[in-house]
Amino acid sequence: MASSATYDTSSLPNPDRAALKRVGAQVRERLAQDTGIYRFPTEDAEIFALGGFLSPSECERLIAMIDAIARPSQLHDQDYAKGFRTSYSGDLDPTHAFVKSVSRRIDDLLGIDPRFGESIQGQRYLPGQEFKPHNDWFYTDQPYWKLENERGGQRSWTAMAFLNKVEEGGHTFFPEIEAAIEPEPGVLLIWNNALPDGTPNEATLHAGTPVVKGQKYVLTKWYRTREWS
Ligand SMILES: O=C(O)CCC(=O)C(=O)O
Ligand SMILES: [Fe+2]
Repeated sequence: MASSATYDTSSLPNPDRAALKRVGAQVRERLAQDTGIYRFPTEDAEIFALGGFLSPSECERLIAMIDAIARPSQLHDQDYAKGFRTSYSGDLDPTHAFVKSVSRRIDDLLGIDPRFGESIQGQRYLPGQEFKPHNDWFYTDQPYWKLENERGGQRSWTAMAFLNKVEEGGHTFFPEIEAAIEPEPGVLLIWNNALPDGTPNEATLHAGTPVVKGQKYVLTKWYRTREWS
C-alpha cells in the first residue's frame, strides 16, 4: 500500500494477472448494464460512482457503528505512527446482520464472489486527519506481500461509500486523473485497481485529503483475486 508514482508496475511479480484481467472484464460489463452508474471521463482508470447506494438512515446507522468502535489506540498502527493514515480505521463487525446485508449488496452490485471480499472497514477523520496518497493494490516486491499473497492475493476492485457531508476538505482525490470527489452521503465509489490487461494501475493513486472543518465518515470494501482469509 506504500505510495510511489515512479514504479513500473509491469515489472512487479504478478501471479494474479489472469485473475485481475478476468474480474476486471466481469465487473466492467456488469456495471455498464446499470444505467444509474456514472463513469468518470478518463481512459486512464475505471472509476465509477453510484448515488443513493445507502439511504440517509443507513448512513446514520453506519456512522454510529463507526463511532462505537473508534478508539484512540491507533498508536500501534504503523500507518498511523508514520502519519500516513491519521484517521481512525477498523473493521465493522462482519457477523452483524446489518453489516452483512450492506456487504452483500456491494458484492451483488459488482457481481464478485463474496468469498473474495475483505471485511468492510469503517473510517472516521477528524479535522486535520487524512489518508495520504496511496494505491490500494499491493506492491508484490515488498515484505508484506508474502502474507497478503497467502491471504487472498492481489486486490482487484475497491468500493467506498461516503456516509456524510463534510463542511470543508476531506475529498477523495485521484491526482493522476485530477479528480477531487466531494463527500456526498450515500454515494458509492467503485474503481478497478488494475488495468484491463491485469497490471496494477498507477493512475488509481488516491488520497483522503485533510478534513478542514467537520468530520468525515466512509466505509471501504476491498476485493481480492482469490478467497480472502
Ligand atoms: O477517505 C477517503 O477518501 C479514501 C479512503 C481510502 O483510500 C481507502 O479506504 O482505501
Ligand atoms: Fe485507498
